[in-house]
Amino acid sequence: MAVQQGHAPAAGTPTLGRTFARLAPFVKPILPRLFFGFLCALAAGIVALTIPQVLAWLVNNVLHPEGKDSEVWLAVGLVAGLGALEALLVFLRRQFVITPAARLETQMRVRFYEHLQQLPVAFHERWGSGQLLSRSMSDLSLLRRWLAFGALMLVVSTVTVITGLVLMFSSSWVLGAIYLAGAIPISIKAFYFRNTYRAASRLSQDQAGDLATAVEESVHGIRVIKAFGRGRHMYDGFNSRAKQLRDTEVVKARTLASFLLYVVAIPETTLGLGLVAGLWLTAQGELSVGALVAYFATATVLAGPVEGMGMLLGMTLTTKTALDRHFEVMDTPNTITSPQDPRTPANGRGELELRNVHFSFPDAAGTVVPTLRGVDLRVRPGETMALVGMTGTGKSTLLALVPRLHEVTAGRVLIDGIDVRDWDLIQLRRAVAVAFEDTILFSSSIRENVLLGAPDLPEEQLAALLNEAIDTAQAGFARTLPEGLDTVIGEEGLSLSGGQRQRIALARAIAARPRVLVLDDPLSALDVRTEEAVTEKLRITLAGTTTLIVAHRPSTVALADRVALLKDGAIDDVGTHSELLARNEHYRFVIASLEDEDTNVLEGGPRA
Ligand SMILES: Nc1ncnc2c1ncn2[C@@H]1O[C@H](COP(=O)(O)OP(=O)(O)OP(=O)(O)O)[C@@H](O)[C@H]1O
Repeated sequence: MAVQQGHAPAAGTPTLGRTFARLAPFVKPILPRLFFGFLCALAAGIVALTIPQVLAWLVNNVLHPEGKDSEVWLAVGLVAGLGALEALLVFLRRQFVITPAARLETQMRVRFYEHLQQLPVAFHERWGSGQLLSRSMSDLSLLRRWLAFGALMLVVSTVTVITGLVLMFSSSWVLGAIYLAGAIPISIKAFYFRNTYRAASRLSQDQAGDLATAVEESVHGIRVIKAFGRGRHMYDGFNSRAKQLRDTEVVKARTLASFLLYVVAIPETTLGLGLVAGLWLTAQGELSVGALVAYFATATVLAGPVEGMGMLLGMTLTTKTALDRHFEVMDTPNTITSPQDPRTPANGRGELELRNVHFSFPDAAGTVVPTLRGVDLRVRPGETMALVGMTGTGKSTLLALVPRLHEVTAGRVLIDGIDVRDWDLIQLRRAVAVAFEDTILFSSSIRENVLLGAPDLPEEQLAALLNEAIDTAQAGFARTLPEGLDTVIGEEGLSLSGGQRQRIALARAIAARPRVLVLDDPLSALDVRTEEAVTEKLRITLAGTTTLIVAHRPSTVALADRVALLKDGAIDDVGTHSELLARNEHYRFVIASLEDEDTNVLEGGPRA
């Protein structure tokens, strides 16, 4: 199965404008504050540009023999006052933009998380977790920083440079033209820079995502890595990926540095040319000394915004890439949704029926034989049916179709006579509880884990439900933990043994009080005696609950009311364990292989 590594699609990358236009609905509510922030930033830029004009006035009118002392102090006071005003405006700019930008980031992050929750299992099987992690965290942080600073300063810097040029032209068109001429090579360089930097930026963000996936996988699989002594191998793999990211970052930094070289060197060169021309013009009497001073002071003020524009362009391109990555996930349609007019039977008894069900995994569609090819099965209300078949025949896949974790390719799955696609999705998943073989628990208390899917009930009833579920699943060990059922279990429950985790997960499925219970070999890590105790208790507690259980042990199979045999993507036979033993050769073969497996486990041998 190919896991999405998240690299840029070769074609169809949206333009800069189109990408940022998609921010409009999010930016709209905070537009007034952004606008005031922009005004403050602009005013700060203009105030900075006013200081050279005060200097020009000082040189032309005050610094000569008839100049008055009071006017010198006035000029000094003006420069100091303008400096203080600029600082105040910069402070106000930050106040206006920081909070709304952080709010926008949170809003987009929460929507992203909500969308991830809704996307089907098939999507999550394709995408690396690190890619999703980096898209929800670092990409959106980039956006906040750009919005609070980059976007504003890019506009302000542009306006400041244009205003500075107008001031230069107004004192001398020759000097203005010399300074402006520097913009031509910078623009040409910027054109090439944009393409190179955008590609490098996309690559580095995708590689960072892949690296996050590698960290996540290594942490998740640390026991396997240690047990197989593969630490060095994993380290080497990680090291080489980290180096790839480093190389991309170096390319990115070099590209930006070479662009900045132009952005810094060209205005400095034009300033040198301006000096020669300005001195000549002053000597000719065509330019006042004050105007010349003002020209150089303006050029000095402009040096910051001009250089800043290079950096800000880089920041804008990185943010564009981050947004593209964000919207790639947000644009992935959720293919498993509630219907417009859902139908939910009020008091169904939990009858489960599969009619001519076909299923292919989306990745494998059209290339390999469909996993399920015409499954017909009816599980009576309150019945416990075991699903048996050779490994890889599609038992887990069949189970996943009941709560619509996957969608049938053809055919129908019905609960109480209604197609699961016609159920309200939330109602359906309340009606069907699931426990898997590889248990997923959350890093919260045992109580919260068990009551995850429980119905809304008063506190005392919830407590009773919790105790009943714990007892049925033979998970009483949880009460002996340091803080009993309030003990917080480590990340993914890794502080518990495999069997303990399975029993907590089973208790969770029981506490959901479902109509249909779907169990994917949830007792595989238990010893046969505990498994028997669990199954016996389950029969009593869930007497009226329809149960479909994938069984890998003859003991589980024997406890079921009936058994369905899955073979070649379809149900080969249904009957009691003894009926099938008597009449179905393939069933005898499957049971014999399960017995072999069990013996191997009991004798400490390998388990397939
Ligand atoms: N996400 C996926 N994408 C493509 N193929 C898949 C995916 N998941 C499972 N398969 C394939 O579908 C087939 C059925 O898998 P499934 O897990 O349902 O079998 P199973 O009968 O439950 O096996 P086991 O008894 O070993 O648990 C297998 O051939 C498997 O390789």
